[in-house]
Amino acid sequence: MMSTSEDEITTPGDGQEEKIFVSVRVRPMNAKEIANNDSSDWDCVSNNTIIFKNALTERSMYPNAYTFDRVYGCDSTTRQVYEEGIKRVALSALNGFNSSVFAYGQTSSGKTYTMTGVTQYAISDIFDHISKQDHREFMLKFSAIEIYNECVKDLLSADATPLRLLDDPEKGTVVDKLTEIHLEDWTHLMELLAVCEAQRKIGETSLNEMSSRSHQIIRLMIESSPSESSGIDSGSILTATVNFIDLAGSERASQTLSTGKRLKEGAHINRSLLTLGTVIRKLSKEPNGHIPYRDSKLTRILQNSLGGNAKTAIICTLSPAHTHLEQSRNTLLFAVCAKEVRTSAQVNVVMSEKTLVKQLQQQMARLEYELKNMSGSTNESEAIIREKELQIQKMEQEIKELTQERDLARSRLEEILRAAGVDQNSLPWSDSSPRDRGSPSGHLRDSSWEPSTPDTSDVAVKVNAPLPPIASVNTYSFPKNHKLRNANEDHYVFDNITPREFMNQYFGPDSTQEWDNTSQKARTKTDSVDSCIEVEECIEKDDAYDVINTHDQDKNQNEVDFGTHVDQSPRVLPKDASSDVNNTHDQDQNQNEDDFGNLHVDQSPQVLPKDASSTRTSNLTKSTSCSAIMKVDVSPSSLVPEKNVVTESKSESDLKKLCPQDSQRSTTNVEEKEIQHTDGDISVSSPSSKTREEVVVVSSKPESIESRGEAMEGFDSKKEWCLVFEEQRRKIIELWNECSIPLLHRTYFFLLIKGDPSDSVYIEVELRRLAFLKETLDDVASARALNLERAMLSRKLLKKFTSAERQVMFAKWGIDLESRNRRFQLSQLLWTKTHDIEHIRDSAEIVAKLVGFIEPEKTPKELFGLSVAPKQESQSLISTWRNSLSLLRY
Ligand SMILES: Nc1ncnc2c1ncn2[C@@H]1O[C@H](COP(=O)(O)OP(=O)(O)OP(=O)(O)O)[C@@H](O)[C@H]1O
Repeated sequence: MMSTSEDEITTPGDGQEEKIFVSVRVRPMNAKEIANNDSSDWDCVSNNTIIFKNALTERSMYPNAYTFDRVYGCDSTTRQVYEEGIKRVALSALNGFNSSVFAYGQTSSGKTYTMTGVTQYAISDIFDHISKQDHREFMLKFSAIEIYNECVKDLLSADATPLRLLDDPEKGTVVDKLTEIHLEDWTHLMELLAVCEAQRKIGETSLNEMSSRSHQIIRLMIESSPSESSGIDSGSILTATVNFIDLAGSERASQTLSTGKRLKEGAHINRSLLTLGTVIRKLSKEPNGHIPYRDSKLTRILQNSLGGNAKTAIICTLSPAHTHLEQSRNTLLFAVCAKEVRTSAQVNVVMSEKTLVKQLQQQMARLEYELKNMSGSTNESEAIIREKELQIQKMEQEIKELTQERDLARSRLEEILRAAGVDQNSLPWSDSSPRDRGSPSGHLRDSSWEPSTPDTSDVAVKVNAPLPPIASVNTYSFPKNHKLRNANEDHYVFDNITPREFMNQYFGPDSTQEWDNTSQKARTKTDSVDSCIEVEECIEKDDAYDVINTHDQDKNQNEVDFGTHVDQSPRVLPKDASSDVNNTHDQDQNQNEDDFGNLHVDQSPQVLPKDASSTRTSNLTKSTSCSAIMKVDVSPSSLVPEKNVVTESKSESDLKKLCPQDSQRSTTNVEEKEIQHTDGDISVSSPSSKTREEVVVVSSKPESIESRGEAMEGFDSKKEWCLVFEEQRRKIIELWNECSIPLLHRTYFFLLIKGDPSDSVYIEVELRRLAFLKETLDDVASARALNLERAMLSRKLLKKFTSAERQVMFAKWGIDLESRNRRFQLSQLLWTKTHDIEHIRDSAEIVAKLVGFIEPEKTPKELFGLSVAPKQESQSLISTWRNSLSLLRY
């Protein structure tokens, strides 16, 4: 037995197409042919060419020369045939390629003779190869079938029952229940081959005494896997089969002189071989066309070997005798076609159980690792959730604290407003607040303010609802850092601001608390201190002071002259109604009663008609309990050196300057007044025909010594309070200038706040308001508004003062009498010398006269909302709040 080298079993590329290896072997002349003097027709002129020797004597349509992969003459040996081509194909099964070796030829041409030798050589070499492999383990399974009369029979089984052919999607056609025997060794192989030989149908024909009457297929399945000694844990398993196929003779029945049983056998044999020939021919010519594999059991079983996943070799055997020339030519034609057939063998790799187990173990380990990681991430997620829950708990606690803080602020504000006599139901958080009474859109129809949401997140401010929208547009300077949206023309909404914030923002830091304290303090001192301050300004256009007596006209005039910077217009009494001030006041009050029954105090100054202006008395009413009489001289004569000033000692004069009330009070006896004193009401005497116009302020009640004493509480002496008052007023005057506060506001405030101890709350509020405005004011807009106001006042100078009076003023204020725009120059000087109190006083008096600062009962502090008189119960919080907001208009 020859040894097998590695090169010999090395198989070219996986999956590459290759042609069937076709060889031709010519057996020697047998004794019978020699005896019959039969001639030999074929000569192998080379290793791969065979020629018809008698071509000159026998013309034929067949070729006379044939070329194949190998040709073997009559003196060739089976080993030679095996070694020179067949071996490579057969042993490719060791590398995982399916392989097949055929023997095709007429009966008695030497098929069995050749295949027996080739099979043994191949298996012998397989054994030899396996014995040399240390790194792989092999397993050989032997099986054998025969196809006799189109029946598949198991040659290793005594059961002659035909086997079924099954179509396996992976393996192709398989023989069902085929016996497979693990091939142990050479001896075992010989025994099995012997069994097969014994089982195979043979019969005697005229040509072959031991003629094979069936197709025999000996199949060896080779499975290899890495050996344990190789150290390869996850090597693949290679599995392949090698088929050794000894076909029945392809002769014609006539040649075998078959009859009966042999004729029938020949018919089936020819049918199978005819199909085989057709398949080979089609594969050689139209490999992608229909291949009739299923036309015979033989071609079904050999489907892969013929045109699929296999390496195939065909040995065509010939009898050299001239007698079998035709069959020899047919065999050669078959061989010619076969050599054109291509197969595409692939390595058959299967997963070994060990490898599969290892891979499953690795997969399991990976899954366990991932599961562990998932568990880790779950723990991390749980930690995040716990952290979020803690944050939520903290936020809930903060909300709870803020809610308590809000409720506390509410209760304090309610207390303030309750003390001020304000309807508590108007509060936004009140259950019976107007908003909650079902107004169509959730907004008050005629209230001055309301929150746009039930809670404290928004504060809506409706400005001066009873007045034309023009009065509310751009009249407030809101902090720039607040989002302000104009819900409609007269409805402004602050986002994200609570009432407490609102108080703090617009009345100073912690104003809620301090204001509360201040109000409480003032309330305890005076019994009637308002916690809310109302300020109404009264800027009129020139003509508006004279004849305008309708609200709409006021609106129109304001639009013309002051655009959006002018606030409410004063209510101007009709000429014929001016004499009854009290009636007018009552009428206004009635007109201002809102839809909810809340009465708005008329905040508009009442301007006397032109024909009444001759009296020219500006009466300021201070409804506080402290000041009994306050006089303001606004006549031009007051601007000139005082003639009728009461002579006082210097010390007294100084003190009076510090304490204007006392000074004014002291003058009440100097100036003649007719004052009708009615209990709780105010009446103003008609002015006397004096050159000096006087303002007489009459308290509604006699001054209470106790209240004054309480009002002075906190100050060591009246003088100390006066010093404080002067200092605060000075600061206010400076801030007015810095903030471009309208001159009318300055005038009213200056003339109203004279230093009564109960005024401290208003002074404090004004200081806070101005401090806030200083930080948030739109300087450009405010300055523009102030310039417009000065222009308006300059025009009024022409009508309100005589030429002589103007000349005196120009001279006093250092304006060249020959210069142009003297009135304008004067208006530009008003309220400019903040450190000159005389200048300030003169400015206030001029402005007061220019704007018709009259109606002492209505005009003063009530106009500003500064009245410290007990509030009427009917006055709504809305009105109070609105008036408080009016402080922000500049
Ligand atoms: N190359 C050869 N050298 C010597 N003898 C041979 C050779 N080939 C065949 N023979 C002999 O020829 C005879 C017929 O051979 P074989 O049985 O192998 O033919 P066969 O093709 O198998 O016929 P069948 O198809 O009828 O089975 C046998 O006795 C065999 O020993």
